Amino acid sequence: MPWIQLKLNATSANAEDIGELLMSNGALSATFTDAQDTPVFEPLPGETRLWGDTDITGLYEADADMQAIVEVLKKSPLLADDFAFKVEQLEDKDWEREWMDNFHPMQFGKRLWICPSWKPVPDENAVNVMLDPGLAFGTGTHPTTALCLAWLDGQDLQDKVVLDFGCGSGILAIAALKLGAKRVIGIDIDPQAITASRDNAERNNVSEQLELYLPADLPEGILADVLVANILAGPLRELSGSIEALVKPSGKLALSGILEQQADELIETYSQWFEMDAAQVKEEWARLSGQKCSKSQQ
Ligand SMILES: C[S@@+](CC[C@H](N)C(=O)[O-])C[C@H]1O[C@@H](n2cnc3c(N)ncnc32)[C@H](O)[C@@H]1O
Repeated sequence: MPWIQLKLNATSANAEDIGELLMSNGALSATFTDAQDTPVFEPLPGETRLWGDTDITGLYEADADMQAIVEVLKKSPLLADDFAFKVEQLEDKDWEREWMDNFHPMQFGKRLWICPSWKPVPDENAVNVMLDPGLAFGTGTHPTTALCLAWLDGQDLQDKVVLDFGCGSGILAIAALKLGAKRVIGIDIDPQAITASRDNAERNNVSEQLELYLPADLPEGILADVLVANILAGPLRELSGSIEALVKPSGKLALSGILEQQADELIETYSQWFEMDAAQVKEEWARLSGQKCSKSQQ
């Protein structure tokens, strides 16, 4: 079925109210997009943080009377009589299928492949992670995930305990298990990430070795041989003391979600406890890695 979309521009102050105005006047959905290019990094679960300059797109059924709808919108105090808008016919497509068709198997490092769970694997003998990200972050297409996957592929994880701090879809946790880890602990602040990680672990037959926790439920006394955290520079800085304490002496660490220009400051922070390597960069994102000093206190 084809659709009609109405596009208009707003500010962060009135975007949500205008979205509600569209919804109460026939729109089936209201979508907010950045009119400039100002990334909003990682809002908290349930939080809608908008850009200063926001485009709003209302989606309507094909037979909606757009002229009448625009006349009603003009009467709202939220919009000027001559507000700028664009009405477009939206091509009919199977949108879910389109996304699925564009997600292909991808190789990381030498052994590891991330494969959409609905497509055949290219190499049966490779280390294959079958993935359906659901509503959580982590398909392997983002540079930060790709940098962490390539790092994990280069580690000897045989029989190791791995901690995935900010597990999202579970992509890193499951890759670690498939690369030989005996136990992986995944932590995330978002309950949807816990669900997606559990579903993906079952899909890969590794759910018995994967423990998943919201941060408040993490048992005491966990010490990992390897910790990987793909969150953001802010939380990596604020949580550095907690992250450090979860790694065994001589244990390994990889951090991402860091913009290239934030790398030096984080290297300095983590150098208190770890021998840090040079940052590896992909597009604008950096991955840091290091090994904990053997004399660090537990
Ligand atoms: C960028 S995603 C990474 C997902 C996956 N590990 C990957 O590499 O693709 C970051 C994840 O960390 C979670 N997160 C953010 N801050 C966190 C915190 N303070 N503690 C635990 N998880 C956090 C988010 O909910 C999100 O699922």
